[in-house]
Amino acid sequence: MSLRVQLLLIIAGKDFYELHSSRVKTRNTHGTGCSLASCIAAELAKGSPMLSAVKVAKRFIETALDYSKDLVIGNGPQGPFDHLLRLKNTSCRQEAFNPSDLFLYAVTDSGMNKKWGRSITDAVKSAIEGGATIIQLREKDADTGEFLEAARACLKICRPHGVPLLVNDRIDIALACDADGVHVGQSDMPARVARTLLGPEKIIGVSCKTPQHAQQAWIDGADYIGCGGVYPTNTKANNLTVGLDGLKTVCLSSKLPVVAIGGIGISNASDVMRLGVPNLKGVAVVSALFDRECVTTEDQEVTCCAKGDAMNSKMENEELQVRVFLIVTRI
Ligand SMILES: Cc1ncc(COP(=O)(O)OP(=O)(O)O)c(N)n1
Ligand SMILES: Cc1nc(C(=O)O)sc1CCOP(=O)(O)O
Repeated sequence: MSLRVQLLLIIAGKDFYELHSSRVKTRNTHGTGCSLASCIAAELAKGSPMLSAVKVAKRFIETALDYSKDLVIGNGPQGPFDHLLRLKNTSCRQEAFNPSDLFLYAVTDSGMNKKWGRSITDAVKSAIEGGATIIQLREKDADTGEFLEAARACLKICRPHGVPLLVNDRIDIALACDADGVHVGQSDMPARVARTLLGPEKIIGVSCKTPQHAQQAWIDGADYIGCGGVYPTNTKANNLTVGLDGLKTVCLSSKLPVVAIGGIGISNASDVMRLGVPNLKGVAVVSALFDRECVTTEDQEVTCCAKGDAMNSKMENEELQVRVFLIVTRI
């Protein structure tokens, strides 16, 4: 029987979250309570909202408990756990959401897949093979049943690769298939409500065009924001273009990691990433990936020089490979 540990979190007397995990079987639990409290306090001091702070602290304690479960220190019924594990062990468990996953964000489009005769699963498979680091299913024309079936099939592709799968707008679909999270816009289900419905661990992204939107997304418990349109796009009708300046303003005001979207492709992805703002973590693309004919050849090597101050560890390579643009066109 696996024992569950439950942590109840009530924020400001109204938001209620249950955070679960499996019990770590160990006698080495001395120090967990004060370490949990200290870690929450440290995260709050760094500017995290309460839910994020508790999630980080909880994961830290769990990881430390697991790391030190077999230590033999002292003779009493209870031993100390090792809260310095991060200094000793670099292979600590990752957070559920890793901002570097935003690096190459593929957003599907049912119309484009239909136009080019691709199934959504083939499109997702190829995007991942090509290097997409996160996938969003944005199926505006799909029926609910069809969408759910597609989401389940895509999850089976994404999970073995460790690529998170998010659902655009449809919290119900995300819940039904246990997707990794959702992306919501300003006129969709508010992120705060989405967080309540999805629980503390799922990934929530919010579309933001202004610093006010970004501030609200942070308050509401989002994990990242999508900011655009950076450039004009034909993919989304009547979309307001914020430009590189607008993107930079939103990034600078955002406490959350940002992915840029709108009119981004091989010719301008590097301009976007060269903005040099540390929390700009990647580019989200629709048509550059999915609205293309099968025209590329094996010997075409497309790379996008995206080295700059904003690069995260994945982007510290000499060049950011956007092979994904090619591979998808080869389906
Ligand atoms: C990563 C990312 N950023 C922004 C959007 C736009 O979402 P939304 O405002 O909900 O508009 P629609 O996608 O519903 O047209 C996005 N989907 N992804
Ligand atoms: C879905 C979406 N949201 C946007 C925003 O500005 O919030 S722009 C956009 C479409 C992006 O498509 P493409 O990569 O083909 O330009």
